Amino acid sequence: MTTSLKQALKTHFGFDSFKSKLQEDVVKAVVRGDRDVFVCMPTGAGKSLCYQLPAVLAEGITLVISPLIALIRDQVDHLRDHNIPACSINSKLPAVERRLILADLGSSSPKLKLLYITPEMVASPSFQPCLTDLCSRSLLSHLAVDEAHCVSQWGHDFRPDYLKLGELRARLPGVPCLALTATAPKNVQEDIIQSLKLRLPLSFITPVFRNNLHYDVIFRELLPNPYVHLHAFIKKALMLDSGSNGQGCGIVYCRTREGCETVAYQLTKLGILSKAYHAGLKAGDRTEVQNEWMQGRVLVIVATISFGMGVDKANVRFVAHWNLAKSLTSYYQESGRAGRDGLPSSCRTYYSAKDKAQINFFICQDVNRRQRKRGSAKESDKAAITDFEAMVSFCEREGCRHATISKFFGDKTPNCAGACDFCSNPKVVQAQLARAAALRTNTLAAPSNTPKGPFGFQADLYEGGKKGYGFERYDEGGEGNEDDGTKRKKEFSDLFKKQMKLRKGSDSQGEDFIPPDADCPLREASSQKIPKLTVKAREHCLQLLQESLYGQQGAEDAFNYDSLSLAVDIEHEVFKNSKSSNLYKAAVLKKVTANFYVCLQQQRASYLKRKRIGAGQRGSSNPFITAKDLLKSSMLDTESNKEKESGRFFNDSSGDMKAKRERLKETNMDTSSAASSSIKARAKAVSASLDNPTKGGKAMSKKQQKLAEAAKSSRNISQYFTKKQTTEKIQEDADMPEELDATFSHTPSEIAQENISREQHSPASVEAVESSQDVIQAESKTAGTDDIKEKRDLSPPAKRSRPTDGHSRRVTFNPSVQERALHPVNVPPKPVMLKEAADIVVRYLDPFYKQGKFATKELFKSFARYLSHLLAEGRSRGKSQVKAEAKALIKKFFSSVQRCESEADWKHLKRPHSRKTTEKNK
Ligand SMILES: Nc1ncnc2c1ncn2[C@@H]1O[C@H](COP(=O)(O)OP(=O)(O)OP(=O)(O)O)[C@@H](O)[C@H]1O
Ligand SMILES: [Zn+2]
Repeated sequence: MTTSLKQALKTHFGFDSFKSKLQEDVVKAVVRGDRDVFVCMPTGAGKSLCYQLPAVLAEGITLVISPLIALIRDQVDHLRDHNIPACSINSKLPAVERRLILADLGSSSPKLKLLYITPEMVASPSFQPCLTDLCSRSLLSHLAVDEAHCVSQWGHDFRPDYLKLGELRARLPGVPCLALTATAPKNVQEDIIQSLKLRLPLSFITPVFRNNLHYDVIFRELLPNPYVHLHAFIKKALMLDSGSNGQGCGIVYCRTREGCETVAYQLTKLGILSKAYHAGLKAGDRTEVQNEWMQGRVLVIVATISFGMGVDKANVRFVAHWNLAKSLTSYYQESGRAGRDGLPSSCRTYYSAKDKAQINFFICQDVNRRQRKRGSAKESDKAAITDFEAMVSFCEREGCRHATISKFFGDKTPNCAGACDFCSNPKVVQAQLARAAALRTNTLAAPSNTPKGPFGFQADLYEGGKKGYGFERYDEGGEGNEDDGTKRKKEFSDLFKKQMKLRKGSDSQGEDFIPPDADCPLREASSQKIPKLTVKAREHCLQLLQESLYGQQGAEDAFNYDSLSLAVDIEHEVFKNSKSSNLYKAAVLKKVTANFYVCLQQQRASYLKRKRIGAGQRGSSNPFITAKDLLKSSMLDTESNKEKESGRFFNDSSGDMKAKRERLKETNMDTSSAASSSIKARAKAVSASLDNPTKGGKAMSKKQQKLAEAAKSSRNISQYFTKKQTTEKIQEDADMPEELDATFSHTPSEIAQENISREQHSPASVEAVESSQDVIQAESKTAGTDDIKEKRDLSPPAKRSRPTDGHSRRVTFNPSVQERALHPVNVPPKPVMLKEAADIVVRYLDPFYKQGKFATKELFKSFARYLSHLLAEGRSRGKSQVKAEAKALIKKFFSSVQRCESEADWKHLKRPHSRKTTEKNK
């Protein structure tokens, strides 16, 4: 049998041998066909072949149930490539094809070998006659259920239609059934066997323990420089110091796109060529990055979990998780991509308590949302939480990491023999835990309120209880009809009443502090450092902060992990530095206002950019109306007006530059006051909501109205900025160094003209702007935490005194006032952000690209991205300094490199000392 199977394997699939002994054993069992079979093997182990080869060899048809049409399509294509007759009946199938398939199935000897079908289709009435007919003629050779964990409510991908497969299986008593799943916890395995009604199945389960994988956990918050730590780990894992070739490659998993970009950048800066991979990249770029990694041209891929499905690379020497995985199941699968060749490999998690709080918060939120949608709680809701708890436990508990994993998956305790940090040196692990505990104690003022469970989880956390911190809470008071807003309003109504009582002094001082919920994302949430400041009030402030940050981050990233984590940081900083509840609220208000100011600025800038490249407006799914949205709609309203205005301005051939500048400044007065009134309106609204949270809903709509008004009065904002940019451009070009002047030798009026029409008239420039957009697209979505931190430190413009005389509101130009409005006195130069840096870099680099100094456009973009990061890194440098540095860096680069051929060319390029650079370029 073995020889004929191997021959068939070679003939039909082109493989010389089975992928593993287990694969071979499964195939043999399925071919025998006397028992049901249960297969639990890791992703990429070659499960599909376990039913595909027997299907080819059997008489009749193998019915394969698969959950997704996309997966089915891949499988069918793959089989057809090997000339194996396979097809699928699904809702998307054209009627003609469907008829052809049904005709073949109805014939006396169908040609088809594998029929793929979704669980929904197999249960549909239209398919029943066909199924009955095949059964009655004994034409079904096997029933294969792929991704069988979808049948289990404990699995994350639970699909109710999978439950119906049990009935199907019962209807086909003589047909052997095969259920396949990737590594699944014990309870999921049991669920599968039971729900699919498998009869005394032969189980083929890959042992969970893999002795070539070394697991360890590092507490990121204890590290002085986590990137340097990661870098050292990678160097060791890839044996980069030993100079050996063919050292393999690695994966760093990050939770967010921003994280990927930042880590990839930091690693590259430290000397290890790394590239980011995430859904924010264009499909082509993603494929390119994946190919480069597969071919070993890029050693490290820094990816979100979207990377790895179907990636089968043997020599992955390490998998590092920069953020905590969302479950132990996922972690096992993701880390399991290391060492497929059986050689020693490392799996490391960089654990952080902040990650834990955030993921926990989001999982609970998600569960909450699902329950509210469906109106009831389900066992399956707990799966995500318990699986995440297991992940946390893996990191926080003393003990063998391999044993923790094996136990979770229901395997026996393995003989680790030093293949994890605990088994190789328990003292180090214990010391780390002790340091982490000490850090926590230092930050928690009230130890009595800290979670009491062994891993920071309280045992009854998800069980409900009097305070309803668990599942019951989500079902409280028929919340099926109550939306988040209503609930929040109710909470704040209670809070408001309590605050009023406190103010009147009617509330006793000794009132119990209400501890934070389990999913409370606040830092030092249990601290009662500020008298009378409640957790709920802090949460409300946190939400306002997040909302204000949202405006800066763009719709796609709305309320993502990073905006929350930033908001948490800001809130905590304010909390730490405030002495009273009122001071705390005032400080939050200030930050919120500052954020909205930045948001307005960004909006103006990005509006101009979109306008320049002629891109359309992007829709926003934000449920809150922010200054951004209002500004956007206001801009749309006034677009034609503005165009007319700007057209008049730039086409005014009779006007000289001086007159233009004066008009520009005049406009600036209008717009800057409009901007500040918009900010004030927002601030007022926020203030109202802080003082009177009960009226959250009303306050919000008033807030919106006010913002709308403010935004309407800022009609000229974009105009002002268009014009301002023109003068900036003139100045920029005036101080261009000689070597770059040649490529930017335009007269000021040409530049002014070019500024509005360059894209329409100059394809080369379009490319430059597009490239800048690309750099920004990759960066802005991903604009790292640092970037946003810089933004949030910006203060709103100083209040300007207004003339009391209402008639003189339209101020005639006064140079000194104007100067102040543009550059507030005593304010250091505005730090340059990533987007601005990218603009500068692309602009200066574009001429070199056009001169063919880059082998590919990708290299040009990649270099621009690298430089932008490098330049945006510093905190205190202004735009002109960054420009000077950009020029110096580009000059330095091309002084040693004739033509950029590879990314290694700029590996050693570092930012020159800032002062030196400025002096050199003077
Ligand atoms: N005997 C074999 N020899 C070499 N390659 C094989 C063999 N069997 C399967 N493969 C290849 O291994 C890869 C993974 O196979 P497959 O997609 O079936 O894995 P899987 O276990 O089903 O993974 P998943 O859990 O993602 O569905 C495929 O590229 C497949 O062609
Ligand atoms: Zn161990």
